[in-house]
Amino acid sequence: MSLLNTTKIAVIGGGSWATALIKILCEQHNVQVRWWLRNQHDIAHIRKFHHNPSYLSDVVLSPKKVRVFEKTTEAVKGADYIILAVPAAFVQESLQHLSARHLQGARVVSAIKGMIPDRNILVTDWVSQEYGIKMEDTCVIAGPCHAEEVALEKQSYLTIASTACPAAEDFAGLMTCRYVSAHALDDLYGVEYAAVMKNIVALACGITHGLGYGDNFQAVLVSNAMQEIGNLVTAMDPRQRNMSASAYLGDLLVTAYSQFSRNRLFGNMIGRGYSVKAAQLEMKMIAEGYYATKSIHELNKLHQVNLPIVGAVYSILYEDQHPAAIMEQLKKVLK
Ligand SMILES: NC(=O)C1=CN([C@@H]2O[C@H](COP(=O)(O)OP(=O)(O)OC[C@H]3O[C@@H](n4cnc5c(N)ncnc54)[C@H](O)[C@@H]3O)[C@@H](O)[C@H]2O)C=CC1
Ligand SMILES: O=C(CO)COP(=O)(O)O
Repeated sequence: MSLLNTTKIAVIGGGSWATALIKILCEQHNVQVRWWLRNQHDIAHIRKFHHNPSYLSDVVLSPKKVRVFEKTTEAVKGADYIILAVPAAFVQESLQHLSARHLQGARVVSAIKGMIPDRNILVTDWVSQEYGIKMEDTCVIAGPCHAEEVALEKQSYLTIASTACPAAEDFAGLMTCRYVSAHALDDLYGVEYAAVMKNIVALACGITHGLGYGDNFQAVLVSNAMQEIGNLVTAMDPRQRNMSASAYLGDLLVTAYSQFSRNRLFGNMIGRGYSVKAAQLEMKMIAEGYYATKSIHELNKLHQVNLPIVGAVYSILYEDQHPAAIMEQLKKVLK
């Protein structure tokens, strides 16, 4: 491998999405992945066996292309791109040892579909505020794409959204391989807010499924949700956009209907009577929608967009309201 033309990509996070993205990167020529994971046992296992023992453990992680690091400061050294792939709730903690100096010269790519809790801001805004990265040097990886299907090499599509990142097209090239097709889109905020919202909707779908509602109801819930997502996105960043593009509608559909969706699964447990704590303990993975519900609810105090589905999920998860009673109320406002 010629080091001269090699693209160095730091990946922060040891979960299923980080593992799937590294699998895609390993399909490229001239790419070197510098991977930071939190879990020391996983690091030792990957160095020895070239598989992540905790997530997508069948995926082979080429030792020629992937180096693992204990420290974020080491992992990001000389990186052209830094991919953030931890759940939003842990991103501040994961990057705590990095300063603006460490990130200088790199483009930051968020693969996170969530918001920074308590501050209720998007991850790209947080990166820009915290590390002084220009917005045009950030982008997000979006689109309907479950890590599990990437692992199975099932045909998938990704959208690389940015304000106008000159490197978005190049990065889309790095995310394209035999079974993944990626394209660039200049709608960073629309795509990022839509990705946050669709997780809340998937929770609602799971809750109603757990309560015994059927496909007829879910189709109406998802159609109404699409309007709710559109209204929120327009309030946050008004402009013309095609909301039926796969980064918006496609991602909502896959998360609302897929057997692999953690948000849907989490909601389903709530609908079946689990408490929030019990559902979190049962799931090894993170349902971003749980945190996003609170962030969007709080953010919306300022914007006052009509968000009945978010309101219903908030009442169930944060106000201890009974799921069946709340869905009875929601039923009356859906059309
Ligand atoms: N899994 C998927 O198919 C996709 C995930 N995403 C997004 O990628 C982001 C990362 O999610 P996944 O890799 O799926 O997560 P995951 O649920 O597979 O893994 C959990 C991750 O959270 C970390 N973690 C757990 N507890 C922690 C703590 N207390 N402190 C710090 N880190 C902790 C784990 O180390 C691991 O990296 C999320 O924003 C998700 O929405 C986006 C597209 C697809
Ligand atoms: O964003 C995703 C698919 O596009 C993943 O959704 P879940 O976190 O619900 O599994």
